[in-house]
Amino acid sequence: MENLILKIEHLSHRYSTAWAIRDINLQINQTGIVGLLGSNGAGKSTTMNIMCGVLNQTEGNVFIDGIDLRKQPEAAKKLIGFLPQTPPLYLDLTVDEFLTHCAWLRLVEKDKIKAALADAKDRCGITHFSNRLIKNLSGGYRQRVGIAQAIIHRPKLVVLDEPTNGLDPNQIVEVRSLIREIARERAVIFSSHVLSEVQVLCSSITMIEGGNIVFADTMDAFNNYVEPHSVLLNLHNPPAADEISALPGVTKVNFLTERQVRVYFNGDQEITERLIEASVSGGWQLREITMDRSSIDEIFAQLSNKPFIKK
Ligand SMILES: Nc1ncnc2c1ncn2[C@@H]1O[C@H](COP(=O)(O)OP(=O)(O)OP(=O)(O)O)[C@@H](O)[C@H]1O
Repeated sequence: MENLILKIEHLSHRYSTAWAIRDINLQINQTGIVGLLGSNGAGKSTTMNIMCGVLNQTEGNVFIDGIDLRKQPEAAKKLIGFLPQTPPLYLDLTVDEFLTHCAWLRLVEKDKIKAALADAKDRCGITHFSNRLIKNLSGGYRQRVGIAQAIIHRPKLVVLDEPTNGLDPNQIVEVRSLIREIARERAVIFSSHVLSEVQVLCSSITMIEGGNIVFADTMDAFNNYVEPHSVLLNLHNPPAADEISALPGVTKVNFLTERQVRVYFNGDQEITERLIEASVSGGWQLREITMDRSSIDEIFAQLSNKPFIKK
């Protein structure tokens, strides 16, 4: 039995001649946070705009809770809340005026608008700014208003396009916890070009590159997939490179400075224990040991050559 809030089949889109996205297939469960990760121009916004009914696809199908978005757009869109990359805020309206307008647009019944506003503002922590003009809010609070308009009609699926872009570190932490909160009872998809952002928030991850999905699986599977293959050691009394190379599993040893050495290994998960033991018995005086994480560019390059999509 399928329990999907979103199903995308063979989705392709071209703005002019070149394809922006090509044959995207995606399935999303009713709850949880899914990260859509991709570098600039990868196709994230195009995919999100189509799944929210803002852009008509060239080819393929989108189903929201089993409803075909193209055939029954009104019914399908009732189930979606969307925060586009540039939040559609009217700066000269107060928060209440703007959210009331959004509730009307979202076909919230007249006698339920007041409660819908109160609930969305409460969830987004903006009740105390109800009567403030949006242009007088900070970037972080504007983003919260953007998220409030996306949940005003209590949708089952909330789509957030780069919601933390342009925010300062404190605001990012606040918006992240807001996303976690709204994902408790619904599905949230959010896009980012920052890997750590997706890693810290999401239960599953879809990576898109050059208009194609190159990875789609759980966050745990992703973390296993990008398992580090080198460690950085800081040794007060380093041995000769040969002594480290002789350890089982070590494939290469590279001294960066007199005391800092990068050790490459062949996927052996016990390498840290082995290095620590060798350091103790050989008197290397280990000061620090850090696993190297692959950069997002390396992961993209790796995945683009060898797509990993869970069937
Ligand atoms: N309105 C448009 N007309 C023509 N080409 C477009 C249009 N919008 C996007 N594109 C192109 O489609 C491709 C995918 O763009 P898209 O905005 O979906 O990527 P993205 O992953 O969201 O990137 P970013 O993070 O920079 O927004 C890019 O090559 C982009 O230049």
